[in-house]
Amino acid sequence: MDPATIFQIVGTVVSLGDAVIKCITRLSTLKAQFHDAPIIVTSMIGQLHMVKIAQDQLSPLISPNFARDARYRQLASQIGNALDSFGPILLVLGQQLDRYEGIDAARMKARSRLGFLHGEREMTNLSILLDRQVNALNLLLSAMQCRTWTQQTEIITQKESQSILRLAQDCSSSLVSLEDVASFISENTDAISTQFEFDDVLRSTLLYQTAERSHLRQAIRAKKTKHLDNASTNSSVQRPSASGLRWAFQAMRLSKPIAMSDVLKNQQGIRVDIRRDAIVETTGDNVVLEEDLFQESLQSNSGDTDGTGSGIETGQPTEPLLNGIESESPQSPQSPQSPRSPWSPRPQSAFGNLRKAFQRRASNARDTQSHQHHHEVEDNPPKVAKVLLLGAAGGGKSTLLRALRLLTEAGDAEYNESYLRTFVWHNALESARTLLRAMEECTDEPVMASARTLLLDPCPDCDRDPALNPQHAGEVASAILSLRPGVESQNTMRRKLDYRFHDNVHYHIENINRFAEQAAHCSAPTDGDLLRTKVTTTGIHPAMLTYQGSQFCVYDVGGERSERKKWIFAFQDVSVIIFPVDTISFDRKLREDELSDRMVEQFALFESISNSSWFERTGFIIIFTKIDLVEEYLKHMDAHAFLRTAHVISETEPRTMGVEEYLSCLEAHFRKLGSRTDAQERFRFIRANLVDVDKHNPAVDVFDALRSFDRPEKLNTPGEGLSEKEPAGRETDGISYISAETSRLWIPVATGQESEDTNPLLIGMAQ
Ligand SMILES: Nc1nc2c(ncn2[C@@H]2O[C@H](COP(=O)(O)OP(=O)(O)OP(=O)(O)O)[C@@H](O)[C@H]2O)c(=O)[nH]1
Ligand SMILES: [Mg+2]
Repeated sequence: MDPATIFQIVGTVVSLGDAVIKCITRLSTLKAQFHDAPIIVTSMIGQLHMVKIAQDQLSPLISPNFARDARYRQLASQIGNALDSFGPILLVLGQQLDRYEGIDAARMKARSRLGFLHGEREMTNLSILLDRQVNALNLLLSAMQCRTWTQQTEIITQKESQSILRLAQDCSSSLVSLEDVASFISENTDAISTQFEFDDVLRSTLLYQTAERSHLRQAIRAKKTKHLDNASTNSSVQRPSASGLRWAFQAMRLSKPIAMSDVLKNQQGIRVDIRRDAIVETTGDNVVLEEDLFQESLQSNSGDTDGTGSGIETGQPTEPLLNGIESESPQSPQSPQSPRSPWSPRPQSAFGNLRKAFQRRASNARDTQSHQHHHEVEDNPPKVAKVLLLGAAGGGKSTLLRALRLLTEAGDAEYNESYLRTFVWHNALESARTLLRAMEECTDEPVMASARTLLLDPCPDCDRDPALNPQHAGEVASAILSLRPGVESQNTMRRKLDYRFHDNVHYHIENINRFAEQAAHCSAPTDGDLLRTKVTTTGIHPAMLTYQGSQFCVYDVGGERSERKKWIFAFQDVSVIIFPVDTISFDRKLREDELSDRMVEQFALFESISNSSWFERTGFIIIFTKIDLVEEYLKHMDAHAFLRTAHVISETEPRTMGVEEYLSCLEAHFRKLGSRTDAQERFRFIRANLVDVDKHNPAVDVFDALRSFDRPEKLNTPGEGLSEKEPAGRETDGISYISAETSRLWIPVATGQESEDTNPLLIGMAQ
């Protein structure tokens, strides 16, 4: 987790201060004007007051020092981007209030005045959305006030808290996913984002529907422009497409779209986090960025009458701005009931000024960037393959990326030793805590009182780098070792609660003494320790890797259901998808849904992705992970019963199921799931133990498989590509291609060609 994320969350909330006060004042006026205003207006005033109080409490925390505190980093990873849609909701509320301002309540008849606000369904919807954000904010405040990390974790992991965060997060990711115009182009992709926990309340709001309409119009326009662009320049430069929402959001979040150039910068110590789309530099320069923008915003507040965003609308046909959209859009809602579209600009508002400040900056940055990029592309055409790591949570995406980094020596430069040690120590402690609770719940084994006290009672030393108090770390290690349950109890617990255990709980317990010694000697954890450490990913994280002269831009994403709506950001021009499959996941439940089987979820996800029209020309590497744990797992779990119930094998299949038979069945099933397209030829299967990289780093197999897809020079040649075969062992451009079992396929790195748009929905909209 990026150390500055908590700073950004707090920053986002505090930066909305002006807007909150304005909304409170305007709602109060509305309430006075319509004496019989419905309760919803009063409750919104209450909610906004709550936000104001939260802002006052959070303001002192806007300091980079806080961002460095491990406690806040952890909190940030748990709160995620729950509060992302706060800004957009306030923006729309402000615009909704604009609508009421022109109405003279005194002239209305008493009856119609009474009915007027009651009939405003949108206010109710906004209030529901606001309520979710306020609840998440409250949670954030309570967690921040905890004295220890353990207390904080307890608050956040409670069922009720998780549901509060999920609702807020869902609201954010659903709205923010509309930023990408392309997300409506494929019905299959839509399935990826909607079939998992899509929020119906949110979808029914005017806020969402208006965004959706504006989004579609932009999709058509962007496609047309792109087509013209391609015809005139025949260039493979990929421009970011845009929608009204996208720019509104970006302006409000003081952010910028992710681009390949950002990834390159990322290699030099700058991290790009798509959740907030902000550049965060470890040097703290991000503070300067936000402050600068704020200053600009304040200046424009006091004197800028330009109102045009300094020429942003001109010369950027593929990136229409909020202002441009409204003027171009004949279908914007202009009925008497809605004199202005919710997306029209409010030049006098704090948002308007922030937007202008951002747009000026973005415009300059874009001009320079596109200039540079143009030259780069002309002189040195990019040969970077875009690789996406997709899959359900816990499959091993981030572990694989770590292994790839180890092989390419990209390393872990962003974290220091102390952070890595804390990271491993906490994972080990969490493993032990789960074990201890499970022993109390399911077995007769006595749990030592001292272990209970040391592990479960709130303790500041457990929350920090163990090297700060090595003696305490030693005591905790002894307590954990005393917990080792007998074989019988292990089996009982495994059957009852397996999904709750860390995959590497045994490793953590066996090595806990060594971790304590590392603390005593202030030494860094080993690669093996780090590979066995679990950190749930949120957002999309790019990494540029070079292996034997080939360059790959690999995107790691969060695999939990609520994270998947963000994936769409990375779907364009993908060369290869790597899909890690957790092989020991059947009969274990999802963390986000205790009723769903993890393996079945992986089947559904793979079927949806491999048959999506986004990936018709994409290669797939399916990696069966945790091979080191399969044998032991199959001893306790009935693979045959699971495969039969999941219709992977028939009733007649023999009951004995060794590792080889099990993995072969899985492979056959994954091939079948992708059979709707001719993707078969583009499939590679790898079996991997991702954590024992000293013996053999599976990253070698992955890079070999990746390069078996690679041939950048076929980029713009229509009609060629996937079916093209090349004799084994041939050298092209100095790169020797490995021979693969299946036929060799060539995947374009960035397509300059696009087939005619045949999506009936888009054609309908265009007319
Ligand atoms: N023993 C063993 N553990 C593995 C292997 N692959 C992954 N793990 C462990 O599985 C856990 C989850 O792996 P991650 O890489 O975090 O999973 P992810 O797909 O990134 O999950 P999200 O970020 O939640 O989407 C980590 O604790 C890893 O150490 C493997 O091959 N062997
Ligand atoms: Mg991950």
